[in-house]
Amino acid sequence: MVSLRGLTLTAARPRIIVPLFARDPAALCPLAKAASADPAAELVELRLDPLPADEFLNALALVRGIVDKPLVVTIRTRAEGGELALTPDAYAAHCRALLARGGVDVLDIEWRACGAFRAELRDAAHAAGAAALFSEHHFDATPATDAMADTLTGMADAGADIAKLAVMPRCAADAARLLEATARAADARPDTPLITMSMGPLGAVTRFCGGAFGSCATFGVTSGTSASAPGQPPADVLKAKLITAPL
Ligand SMILES: O=C1C[C@@](O)(C(=O)O)C[C@@H](O)[C@@H]1O
Repeated sequence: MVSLRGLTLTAARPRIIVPLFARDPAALCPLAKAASADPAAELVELRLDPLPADEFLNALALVRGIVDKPLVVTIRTRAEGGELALTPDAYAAHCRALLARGGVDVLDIEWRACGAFRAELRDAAHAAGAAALFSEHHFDATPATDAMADTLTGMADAGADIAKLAVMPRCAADAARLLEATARAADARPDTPLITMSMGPLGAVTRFCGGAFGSCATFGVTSGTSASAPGQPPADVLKAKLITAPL
């Protein structure tokens, strides 16, 4: 079971993660305070890629100084829909430096993009007391259902503590397929917490009902913070309307 500062990840009780997404380091402080103060925000994600790379360590220290909630630290590369183009070497170097700085509860590791560094980064996360979250993003389409289920089980088999998949639907059936792939992977690898979402307006429903299909967390925005991906609802609306299984 994955437990983060005493908070367990289980689909029976999906957790709400609020992302901090700012292009200016000065803007992070009010965002971190807003997420910290919002009772609907159970975990916080620090998205570093919109910031200048030489601010990453300062940003982590600043946010960690404000936020007591479990902190997910993410560098989303441009290849996976983020803001920063990085070689695998540079990506791994930033991740190592952040772990060495301390205060990371969960490190988001782009498991395909970081290629050869995957196992090393997972081990470095563990050595730093952090969970290794493997992630994959498709911002232009929803892969085949089998491929999505295989991605999630593949992450589990590759040693992920948490497996995350975000995809973009082109029709409502694509959102339904993401849920089906999640349910299949959750059945096949019940010991690995999954986090999945279909993005944009068509996928927003999956952010509310993913728990019923095996997703352990969902992303939403706190008043005053901005969305880090299309379709994220307000965290308080998520909290009020989250659907879990059994009903
Ligand atoms: O991977 C994810 C999921 C996400 O893309 C979403 O759609 O909510 C938002 C990102 O900030 C996070 O790193």
